[in-house]
Amino acid sequence: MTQPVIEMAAVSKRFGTLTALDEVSLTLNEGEVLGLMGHNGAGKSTSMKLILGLIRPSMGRLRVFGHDPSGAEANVLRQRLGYLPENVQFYEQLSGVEVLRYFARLKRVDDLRRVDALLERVGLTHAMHRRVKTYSKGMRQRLGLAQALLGEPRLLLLDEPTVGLDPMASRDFYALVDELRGKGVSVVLCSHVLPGVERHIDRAAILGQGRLLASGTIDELREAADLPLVVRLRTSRGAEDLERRLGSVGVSVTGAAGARVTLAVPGSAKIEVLRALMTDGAVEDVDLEPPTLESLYAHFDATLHPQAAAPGMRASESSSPRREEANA
Ligand SMILES: Nc1ncnc2c1ncn2[C@@H]1O[C@H](COP(=O)(O)OP(=O)(O)OP(=O)(O)O)[C@@H](O)[C@H]1O
Repeated sequence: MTQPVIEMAAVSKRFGTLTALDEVSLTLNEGEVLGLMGHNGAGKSTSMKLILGLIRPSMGRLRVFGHDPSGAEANVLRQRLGYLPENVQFYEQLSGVEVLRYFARLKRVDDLRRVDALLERVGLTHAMHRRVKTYSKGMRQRLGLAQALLGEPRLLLLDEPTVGLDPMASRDFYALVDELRGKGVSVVLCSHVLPGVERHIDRAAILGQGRLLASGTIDELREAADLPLVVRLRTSRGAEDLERRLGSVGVSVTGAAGARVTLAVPGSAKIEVLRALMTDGAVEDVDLEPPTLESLYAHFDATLHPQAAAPGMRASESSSPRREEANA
């Protein structure tokens, strides 16, 4: 087993009396992509800053590539890291290529041809000589991404990376993440929750009020949350009739409009319900949707405020959120 890229063991960070992170344990291995999710103030940026060595833990043990990120090795370590901050800011009077050359010198990237290649990689070649003040939000975000990729980092920390990107640019961004992962680069993607992100991450960690509410692969989170599957039907059978037939295995109707009916089906009853639907001559079409990352996030986040949980998103009585290491 190779050494983890990030090891956080019971890391806490306090700012005065405020506990921004509370005994968080996480591990990230080479070539893995971790989605770090959480509400505003959950502790995502604090985690990033700790990993970057910009701040130190108040308690716990943190290692990045086996070293203390704010210790004696900090400068060497930073050469291996790429960081896209949440609100990326540049010198407005400089052109895109000048900005990137400036950051390249700071990062001691000698081969300035890399700058042109990176601008091309993020689709900014056409605007590289224009001043940054003329750039749109999405163009600034692309420039920020190019800056993060300078020096071919082995660990990328990306804070809200797709904010400001249009759908095509977001797609290109995720293609880039997939490509980097394929090359063994580790990535932390920090977000509130990004639609479509689940296909591109190996694991998710959900923070809430500084605590790790849940972590694991999407399948592990689904198992822990035990949320119902959404089954959409086209059927001539009425919703009430369906509920009467399937209610005994915990199925409920959550929506009905004409021939279209939506069911919430407990995971444990999935096969039994599908069998019943397949042999039901009145059913013309079936779509099955396992819990999405968004619904898993909402589930675990709701455990912070159980009384405010939305119906169907409530913490299941049989399972409590897991607080464990991400690679458990
Ligand atoms: N330097 C600081 N001094 C005091 N409090 C801080 C400092 N940095 C962060 N905090 C507090 O720590 C908590 C976690 O902040 P953090 O920036 O990590 O949240 P976040 O999850 O990144 O939120 P967002 O999604 O809004 O960016 C917040 O309550 C924040 O106010």
